[in-house]
Amino acid sequence: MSLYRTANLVLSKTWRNQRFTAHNKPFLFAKKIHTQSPSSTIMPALKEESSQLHQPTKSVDAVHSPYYNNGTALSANMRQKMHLTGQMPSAVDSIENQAARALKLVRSRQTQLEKYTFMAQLRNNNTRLFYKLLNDHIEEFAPIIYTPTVGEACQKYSDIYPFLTPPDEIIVEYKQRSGETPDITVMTDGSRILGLGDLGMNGMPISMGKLQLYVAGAGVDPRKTLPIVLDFGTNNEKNLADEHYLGVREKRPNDKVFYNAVDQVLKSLIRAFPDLLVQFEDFSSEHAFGLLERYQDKMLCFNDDIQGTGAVILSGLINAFRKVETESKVPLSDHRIVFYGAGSAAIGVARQIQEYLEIEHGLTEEQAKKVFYICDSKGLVTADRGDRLAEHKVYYARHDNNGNQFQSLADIIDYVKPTTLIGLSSSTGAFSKNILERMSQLNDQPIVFPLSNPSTKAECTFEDAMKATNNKVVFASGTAFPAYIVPETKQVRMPGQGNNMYMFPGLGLGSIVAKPESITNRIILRAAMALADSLTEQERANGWLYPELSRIRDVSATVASAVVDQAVRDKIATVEELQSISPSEYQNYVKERMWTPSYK
Ligand SMILES: O=C([O-])CC(=O)C(=O)O
Ligand SMILES: [Mg+2]
Repeated sequence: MSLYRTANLVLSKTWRNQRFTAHNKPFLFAKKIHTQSPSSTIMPALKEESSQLHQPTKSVDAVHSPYYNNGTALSANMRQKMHLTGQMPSAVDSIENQAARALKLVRSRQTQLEKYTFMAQLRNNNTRLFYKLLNDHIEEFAPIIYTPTVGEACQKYSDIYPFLTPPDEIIVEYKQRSGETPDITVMTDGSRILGLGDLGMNGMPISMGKLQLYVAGAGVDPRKTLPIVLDFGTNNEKNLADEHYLGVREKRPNDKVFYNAVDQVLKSLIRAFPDLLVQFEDFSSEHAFGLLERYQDKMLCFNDDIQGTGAVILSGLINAFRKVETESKVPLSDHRIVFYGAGSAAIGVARQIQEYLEIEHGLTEEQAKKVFYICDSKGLVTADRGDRLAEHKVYYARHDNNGNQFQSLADIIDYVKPTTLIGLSSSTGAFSKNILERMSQLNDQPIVFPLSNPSTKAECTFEDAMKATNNKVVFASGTAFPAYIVPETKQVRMPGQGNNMYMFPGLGLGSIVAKPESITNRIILRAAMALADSLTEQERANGWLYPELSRIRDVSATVASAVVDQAVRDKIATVEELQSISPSEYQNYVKERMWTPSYK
């Protein structure tokens, strides 16, 4: 048994008798919520319980804790003290050597999912080595631990779970015993994982993958990250019927029960960890907006799918707009943007662009709002379409369609004549050759962002877009596509990757460092603009919209210091020390707080 295993928290609820239940060891935290009377705090019970447990000795830590375990790098002296001499190979290794060996091994795995499980086992075995590998080869491993492979891992989670080594002990005990309190949690209920729909408890790899990017991309200490899945059941019939499915086998509850349960979990968490940053992830659209509205001003939180996607896409679009203004003389005021898809991400992106146009370019609300044309599965969202619109779509419903309704994307494009087409529909291939050619006829440099994740859900590939637009497309996708070699010139063109991973690590790190009273829209806008401005001259000259992924830590430091700066300016930063630091020092201040993987 190890108390230091990386733990994931699954909070589940049995709705029939309206109480939290413990399913097995990892669910114990949920049981504790239940055993407390509503007014009592969760902490005393946890303290009592954890004080009865043995404190592991240092030498036991070094072998059994994945964080402290350094395997063959254990010094001769320590081996002797721990009576391990003769039980290990004689060489005393370095982390570099171990990483090189692990790299060879992981590369020998045939499929992406095999690589994913290798990395998961490595992380459960030797945390620092895992992050060394991830940090040094972020471009190679981000697509493994995160989109697109994480999507496949979620879909098959119940099958591969035994290989992921589930936690031996619950997270709160783990944190208490190690003296750590988490800085951040990524919390999902698995109800809309990427573009894959409701996966129930199998959404766990999303929370884990995002937190791993916090560590690799922004230097958050891995011991201070806490992945949480709220297992409220699932409406996914396939999971419900799957004998290997590990989650609660019930349909999801109604809104009232849902919000009450989330309220209760958040209350307990914040009571235990008052400074905790909560990232809401992959909740179904209605709940995503509902939770954000409920908590945005009350605690340190943000929704990655609404605000993280909003900020990262705004940032790419700022660079796209600059590019077409310089190269094709299209002024900012000429842009018309069609969103294909009307979920949390689409509305989040529209809101973020609108805020930018109003605050940075002085457009009125009415002028800015008119830039957007939202399409859902029934066609262009208009106020007089005759159906009842979901609440989050109402604001952007068009009133200027003179009673005309447009259903197909081709008709909508003919009507709107957009400069920019953004896909957030999870509808594979929706940007057909015809659609892309039409965009190309309408624009010298059409801006096309097929953003649905993972790549199997993307509205088009980079190759499709290049071919249909005579290589003129200004492009970003949600999951990276391979480079395209222009057949005639052999020029290698790189697609942009407009993925949240450029945004949430820096936004989260800045929020952890400054601890603002809340993460305001203003802070998020600042973060988006900082990301847009973070490109080097070379990256701009390459025509890129986003910086090179291998610079992610630098980029995150830039984003984080913009967050700190905005929080201090707006007088909502609660970390006193920041008052005595000059803004020009924020970047260093943030960098000094980044964790790096080493055995020192
Ligand atoms: O995880 C990603 O790649 C982006 C994201 O948040 C989503 O698609 O829900
Ligand atoms: Mg997401």
